[in-house]
Amino acid sequence: MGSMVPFAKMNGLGNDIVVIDMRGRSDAVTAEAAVALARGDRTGFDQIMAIHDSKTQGVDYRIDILNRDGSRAQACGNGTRCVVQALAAETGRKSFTFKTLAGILTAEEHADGLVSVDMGRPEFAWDKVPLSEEFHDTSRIELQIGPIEAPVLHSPAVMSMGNPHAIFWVSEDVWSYDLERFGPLLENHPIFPERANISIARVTGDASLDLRTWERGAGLTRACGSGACAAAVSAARTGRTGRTVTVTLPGGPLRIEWREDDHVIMTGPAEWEFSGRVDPVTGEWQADEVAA
Ligand SMILES: N[C@@H](CCC[C@H](N)C(=O)O)C(=O)O
Repeated sequence: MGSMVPFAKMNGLGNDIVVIDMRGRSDAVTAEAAVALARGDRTGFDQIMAIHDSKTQGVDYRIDILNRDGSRAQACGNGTRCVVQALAAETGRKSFTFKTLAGILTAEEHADGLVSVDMGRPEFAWDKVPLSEEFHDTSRIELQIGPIEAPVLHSPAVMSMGNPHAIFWVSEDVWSYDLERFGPLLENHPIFPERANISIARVTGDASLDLRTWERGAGLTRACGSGACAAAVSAARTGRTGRTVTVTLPGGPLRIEWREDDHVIMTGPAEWEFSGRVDPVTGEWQADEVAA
């Protein structure tokens, strides 16, 4: 076993997150370690959030995000809330800035324990999503699944929330779609050269949505924070709702506000489960002993 670093198994609305402390090290969590850790019965996760020292002036930490298949992601809303809660417990501080592949994010823990993350600005341009061919209007692109004359899902909104998202708006219960079957086909559709997170969304009120997501590199999850942001932005952009909504995911609700300055603010909970130490090269791990 190589050198071990601390980790915390956490979740954000049931989105399974492993926060790994890589501060003081110059290497990175390997894809092999991620895949090995994902197989563990207690450490099975959707995303790893590896906290690194920041080399950027004015930024507290850099976060490296890995999916359970070992691929890297630019953004993870639920995981960022977990990182904030872990750092707030350690340092006593309430607000933080992070560098991610999606840019610099700010986040804060509130007195009630909920955490808000400024997820940045959505990008609608086809080459920023990215798509493999030009679409002038990304609020509804030509893409469908199922028979041509009676598609099961069609015309998704697409955007980047730092990471690529496709939102299929439906009028029936979001649970009536076999997302486990359609998710992998759509995630890997040639229109998405970097693959995509695939969501099914339904408007349930003036300021409320239901959402299920098949995540790129992770599969079906109980919550996708950046997916909730993308759905809220798409709903407001197309006049389905106003700019502040509650998005109900299988794991529970998130509050999303698309502010007038174009930034998307996500607010929700994070929960610690257990801690341990992990080898970031091999993924071998052990839980901390808990005093009786
Ligand atoms: N769980 C997420 C999104 C994680 C990243 C995604 N699977 C990707 O590869 O883009 C969230 O809460 O935002």
